[in-house]
Amino acid sequence: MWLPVYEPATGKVYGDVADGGADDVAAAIAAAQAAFPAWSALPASERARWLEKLAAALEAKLEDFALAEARDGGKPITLALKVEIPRAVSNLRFFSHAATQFASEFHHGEAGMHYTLRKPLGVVGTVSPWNLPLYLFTWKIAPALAAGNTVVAKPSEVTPASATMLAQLASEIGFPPGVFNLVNGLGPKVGEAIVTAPEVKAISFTGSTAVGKRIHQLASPALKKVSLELGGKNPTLVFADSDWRDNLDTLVRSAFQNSGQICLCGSRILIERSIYDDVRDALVDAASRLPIGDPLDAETRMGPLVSKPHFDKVMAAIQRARDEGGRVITGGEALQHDGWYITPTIIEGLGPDCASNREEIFGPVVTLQAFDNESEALALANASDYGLSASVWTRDFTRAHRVAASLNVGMVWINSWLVRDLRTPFGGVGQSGYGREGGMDALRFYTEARNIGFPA
Ligand SMILES: NC(=O)C1=CN([C@@H]2O[C@H](COP(=O)(O)OP(=O)(O)OC[C@H]3O[C@@H](n4cnc5c(N)ncnc54)[C@H](O)[C@@H]3O)[C@@H](O)[C@H]2O)C=CC1
Ligand SMILES: O=C(O)/C=C/C=C(\O)C(=O)O
Repeated sequence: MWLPVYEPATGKVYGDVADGGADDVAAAIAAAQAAFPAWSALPASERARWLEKLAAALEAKLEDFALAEARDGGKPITLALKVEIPRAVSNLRFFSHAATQFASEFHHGEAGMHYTLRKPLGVVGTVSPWNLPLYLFTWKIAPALAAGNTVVAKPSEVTPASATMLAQLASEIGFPPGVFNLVNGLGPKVGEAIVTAPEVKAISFTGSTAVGKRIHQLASPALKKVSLELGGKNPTLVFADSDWRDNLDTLVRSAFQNSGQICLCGSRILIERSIYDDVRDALVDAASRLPIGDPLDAETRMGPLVSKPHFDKVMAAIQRARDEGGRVITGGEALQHDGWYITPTIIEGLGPDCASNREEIFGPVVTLQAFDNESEALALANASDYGLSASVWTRDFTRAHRVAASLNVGMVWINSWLVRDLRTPFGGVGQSGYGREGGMDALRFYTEARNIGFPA
């Protein structure tokens, strides 16, 4: 059976994808179990070699993958070419190197000598979303494989192309059979079958908070390891002493990159009152001039939303903001176009308690709020059940670090946004999930520690 795949720029079906089921998951798990002893027994340098080989093969086909990503998800081809596919290559390459740097810890003291082995878990499952398809897919499978696990991975049924192409590429370069398995299909069928299978020892998920909670519940009877990277309602704090004019482009990107469909986008912009009008006007001007249109045009900065249901959800959120008393000062409209386009939308006049400032919209929609001082800025920023990320804009570095330490989030950028060092812990708190991806945190997640002690 097959599921239709839509092209967001046209709103039309342009392909199909396997509508997998429990049998496919069972077959993938059996293959992964059979492959585990040999894969986990390989020297780390050999696993690293395979990941590097896959990275190089992907890099050689960068244009093909970028085109697939742009058509499947409606993202600007330039973003796919310059950021997302290169990052997928980096994910594979980074964890190829990391595999060889993952040393055992050793402790020597009054209590004797201890060393800690890090054993791969066995078969692990990954479930990833549609917003950054290959970027997040590889962000999960690379550390899992590097640590010696075999993987059953499910990409989003909304954007299955790039992950499916990667699985084909792995097969073409002779990746050991059964090590990296992909099952396409729907979340409640394929995703849940992976999460509940007793043979699957850990689950790494990125997506909505609702599905994250469901996975948490399904995995808990077996006490599986789970990492949940969920939604966000991230604040952008702009202080009066910041170089906001020079950084306008980054502020706009942090709001609207990938049509706001990145969990790290700053969807609540908090502005010190003395500069509020100036910043608002500059943001409105810049947002209204963002080139929006065909994702395959190299000049396009904003494409359509990913799907009709998501488009409807975002349009309903804009209407809700109006109903709550918000003023839409730019955007708020669907483009008269076949695809699912919404103009970059800025809303003001809403307080911290309304749904528009509480619930993730995950689209090209931001709200503006004014603050009078640092403590009010912090109170507004922390008025959220989510706690993923924030950005702080000020020239006063003492304040920047003080504010960063007081924000209830997993990640803060100072005078920047989405600047990534793959060694750093990535994840959030509260409704944004738990667990950390990236660097050694990811390798620790995909392994079990075994401590061995003896008298000195
Ligand atoms: N990274 C993020 O923060 C993301 C947040 N979202 C949020 O989620 C909302 C809904 O978007 P969706 O694509 O529908 O996200 P979703 O959370 O439903 O889907 C993410 C992945 O989970 C799978 N899935 C769905 N139900 C499942 C289940 N019961 N068990 C196991 N796997 C399951 C999906 O097939 C997909 O691969 C968006 O409007 C947005 O607010 C969506 C994608 C990414
Ligand atoms: O790892 C990154 O750089 C970004 C990750 C983004 C997400 O996880 C997301 O948007 O869901």
